[in-house]
Amino acid sequence: MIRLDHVHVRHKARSGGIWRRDSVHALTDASLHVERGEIVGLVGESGCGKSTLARVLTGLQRPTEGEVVFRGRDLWTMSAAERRGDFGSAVGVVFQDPSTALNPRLSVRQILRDPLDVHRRGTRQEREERVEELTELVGLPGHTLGALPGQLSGGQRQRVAIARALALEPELIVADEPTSALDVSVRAQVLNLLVELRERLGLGMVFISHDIQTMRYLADRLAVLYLGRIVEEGRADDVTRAPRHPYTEALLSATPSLLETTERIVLTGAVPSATRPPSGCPFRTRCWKADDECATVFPAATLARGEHRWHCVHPQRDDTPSTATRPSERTAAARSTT
Ligand SMILES: Nc1ncnc2c1ncn2[C@@H]1O[C@H](COP(=O)(O)OP(=O)(O)OP(=O)(O)O)[C@@H](O)[C@H]1O
Repeated sequence: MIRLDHVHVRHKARSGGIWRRDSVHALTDASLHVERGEIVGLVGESGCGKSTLARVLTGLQRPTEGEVVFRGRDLWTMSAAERRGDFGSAVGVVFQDPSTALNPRLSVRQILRDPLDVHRRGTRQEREERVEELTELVGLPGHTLGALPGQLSGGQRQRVAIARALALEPELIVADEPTSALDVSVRAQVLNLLVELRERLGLGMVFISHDIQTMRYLADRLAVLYLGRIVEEGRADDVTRAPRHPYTEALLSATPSLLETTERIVLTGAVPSATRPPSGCPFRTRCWKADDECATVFPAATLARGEHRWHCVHPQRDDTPSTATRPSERTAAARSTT
């Protein structure tokens, strides 16, 4: 349905100063596709380029290089009107914080009617009916239509944001950490709603999250990002049961799991600056397996079991179900832990 082909995004560094022409490598050579009816999870630490990838997928960010192919056409060769029209209505976005994403001065009814008005969908009567249909779809009680966002709970506000994203019957929803600003008690409800909508409406979805453990249950496929690079990608099951990239292994071991008892890998140091990413593999400065080879070139993809791919010269072996059990590696990992 939508495909990114070798997409790069470079920003001008915010603190570049007059003599500095540094650029931020927000996304490097990212290729990804999303099909109808599937959920793709994007995971990685803060600053790894997840939001940039989401902005590229939704047409909010033009790639510096590479293509965004939608229904067989490069998005950025379309006219601005086509991009806003056909593409704009085919892709819905749900942001992190519904309190800032919704206009506080508009009622829920006005918020939901706005995209229908802008895209001139149906008659006035049909738009009113669609607004009511949308509130039912996301489980909002009818009386909330007259309310302002500030009069609703956090969970209800996110339901409004989801209903707005669905207003134009999109094929793809991109949800950027849709539950991180919500109370723990309503997070599961909002996630369940999104999954249910995927099933009922056959939507493609891209979920962005820090939390690989949640994503393993929600997503069909996972892409793991590190410093602007997709370092591992594949079916969620393959990536989480048999991670091949050490970064994926570290992310998995950082959150508690009921299924596996893995030795915890605590990554030392911070993600390096995206202005000057390390040569070769960007993860090598924090990787317990790194050697000279890792500093020379970013490894080409290794492909296994159809869709599972990773970029690492010292991947986890396939016959180990979760984190490494080879004693030498555990010792090396232990040395790099705090
Ligand atoms: N407009 C911009 N100008 C300069 N640098 C930017 C801009 N937008 C993003 N960046 C930088 O690009 C890199 C990737 O940012 P991005 O927001 O995509 O990461 P992220 O994984 O979504 O992080 P978070 O989870 O904190 O939102 C970061 O180093 C960020 O500082």
